Order: sequence, then C-alpha cells, then structure tokens
Amino acid sequence: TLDKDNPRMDDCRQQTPLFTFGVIADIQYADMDDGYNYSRTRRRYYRSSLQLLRNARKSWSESAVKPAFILQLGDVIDGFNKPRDASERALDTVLREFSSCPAEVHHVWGNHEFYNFSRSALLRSKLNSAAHADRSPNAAPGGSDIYAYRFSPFPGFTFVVLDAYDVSLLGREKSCEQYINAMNLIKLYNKNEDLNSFGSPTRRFTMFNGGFSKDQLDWLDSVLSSADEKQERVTIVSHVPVHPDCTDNVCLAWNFDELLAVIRSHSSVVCYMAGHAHDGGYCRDEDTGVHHLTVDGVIETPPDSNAFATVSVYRDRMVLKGCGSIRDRHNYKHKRSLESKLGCLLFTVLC
Ligand SMILES: Nc1ncnc2c1ncn2[C@@H]1O[C@H](COP(=O)(O)OP(=O)(O)O)[C@@H](O)[C@H]1O
Repeated sequence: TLDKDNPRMDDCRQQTPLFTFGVIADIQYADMDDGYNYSRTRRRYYRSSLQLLRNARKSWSESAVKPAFILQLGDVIDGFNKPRDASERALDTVLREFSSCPAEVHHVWGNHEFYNFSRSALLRSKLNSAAHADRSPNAAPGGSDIYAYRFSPFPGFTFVVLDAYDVSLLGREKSCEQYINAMNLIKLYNKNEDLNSFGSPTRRFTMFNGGFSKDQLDWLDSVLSSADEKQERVTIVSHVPVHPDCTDNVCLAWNFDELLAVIRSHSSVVCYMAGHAHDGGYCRDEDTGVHHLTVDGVIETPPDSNAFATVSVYRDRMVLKGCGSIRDRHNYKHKRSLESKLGCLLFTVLC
C-alpha cells in the first residue's frame, strides 16, 4: 500500500498541518454542450465543469481543517463564451460558486481570461484578487498593469502569483507598445500565418502562451531575495508551466528559461504550480530540487470524476492530496540545500 511504501505518510497523518489550501485549474466553464480540444483528441465538458467546481467547493467546506485559501490557476471560463455574448454571465456563475468557498480565492489569469476580457477589464474585475496581497511595500510590482503579487498566509511561507501573459498578444490594444513588442518577439520564432499554429523547435511561441517581462522578473527577484534572507519557503503560482519536464513543450511560457534562472538563483523557492496543460504533469528540477506541478484541468475531466487538490503544509513538507483525475505522486523529497534549515519537503499526491 502507499503507507507501506511511504512511512512518512503516517507521520504527517498524525500531525496537524500548519495550514491547508485548495487548488483547482482550467475550469473553462461555458453553458454549452461538450466539445473537443483543437486536435480533437480530448473531450471537453464545458457545462459539467461547474459541477466539478461545486464538488471541490463542497469538499473544502466539509473538511475538518478549513483551507486558508484557494488557488484558482486560470482559464476559469472558456473563450467560447465571448462570441455567445455570455462572458459576464459565465463569470458570475463560477464566481458565485467560489464565493461560497470557505476561504479567500486567489485567481490566476490564463489565456481564456483574455479571450473574454481585456487586461484593463480584468484589472477592474473580481478576477483581480490582488486585494489579498500582503500589506507591505513591494507586495506587487508598482506602477504597471502587471497582475502579480505576493501573500503570506502563515509566518515563514510566501506565495507569489505571477502574470504569464504580461508579454503576450492577448488582452492588450494592438496599438500599444507591449503588443507591438510581443508581436515582434513571436514573429522571430513563429513563421505561420495563424499564430496559434506552432512550428518547431520553438513550439511554445504561439498566441495561447505568453511570458514574463523584465519588470516582472526583477520584481520576483527582489521578492525572492527578501524571502531568502528570512529563510521563508516560497511557492510560485501562474497559469503557464515553466519547466520542460512537467509539461508538453507546446504549453511552456515563452521565456520559461529566464524564469527558471531567477528561481535557480534563490534558495527560498520550493514549488511552482501551473495549469494550462490539461493532462497535468510533475517534475523535480534536478539542480534545485524545486517541485514543478502542472495541475490537471477540470475541463477535460469527465463528469463522474473530479480534478482538484488540497495541500497540507507542515514545517518541513507539503502533502498534496488529489481528488479524481489528479494522479498519484508520492515521496518526492526536497533535495536542495534548504534541507538543513527547512528539513525536506515531501510532495505527496494521493488519489
Ligand atoms: N495547432 C493549432 N493550430 C492552430 N490553432 C490552434 C492550435 N492549437 C490550438 N489552436 C487554437 O488556439 C486557441 C487555444 O487553443 P486551446 O487548445 O483551445 O487552448 P486551451 O488548451 O488553453 O483551451 C484556440 O482558439 C484553438 O483553436
């Protein structure tokens, strides 16, 4: 059994976590019949994704230890809402469900947010959860429209929400400088007329991906420097994965390598969580021991299953209990030099 394989599981079941949090990705709700992904290999359950969100919300509400917060990893409603003039209605429907969650919700923005709304509309919307940021200087990159912030749910633990479409063709006016710069960048690597099509070897340069600006990377660098100093543990969350071993490379952030370089230059990061690639993925970076988790998407999970997770955080490890399609992963030890000061991080997923 899992417990025999993994004696530390017994340890953590007997301990009370410092706090727990919920995770859910790619709900892509739309009030429409089932369809398929672009390559017609995977069914998409647009309407019943709402029921799967409800199942997650009920599980979090009924749990003995209430989650301290919920991470919604982006693509909360599907782009098909836009041509149906249903964006606001669909968003209200999913947000009503989130509002009865027993904890504050941190929303990450994905490509489907931008298919429905402009960046400026998103900044004004309820999908902007930056009000939950720390009340401290530098809790968000100042003076820009980058949607990124950090929050600390418990002393010694910091979470950073990153904006993976800060450099992208999505959500910005075609006349603005950022759009023009993003267009120049994508055209260096993507020679297709349809920029959602991809070529090789740089398949990630498509319109449905994006990247992180220098301003955002500099801000992250300063957040991580301060976390290093305080010996905090940092989990970074965004929509788009950044490690080639935890996802199909067509789903990687445009400048995933620059983000990995920032992570690698700091000792405080223990985990990076993303959505976007609906069949999920996991790896531990060989050099740093940082855990890279891509959370399975609700939208491609059949109505009789589930796709959410609850993470229990202990002083020395995090244990992720997945429900439904989120597959078993257990006994991943955290191997970086943090071990001496933080112990090891055990990343466990049970079904
Ligand atoms: N290989 C491709 N060639 C052309 N367009 C594509 C390709 N893959 C996806 N698209 C288009 O890109 C957009 C995003 O793709 P989709 O698979 O729906 O993304 P997501 O997984 O985020 O829902 C859609 O409009 C889709 O039709």
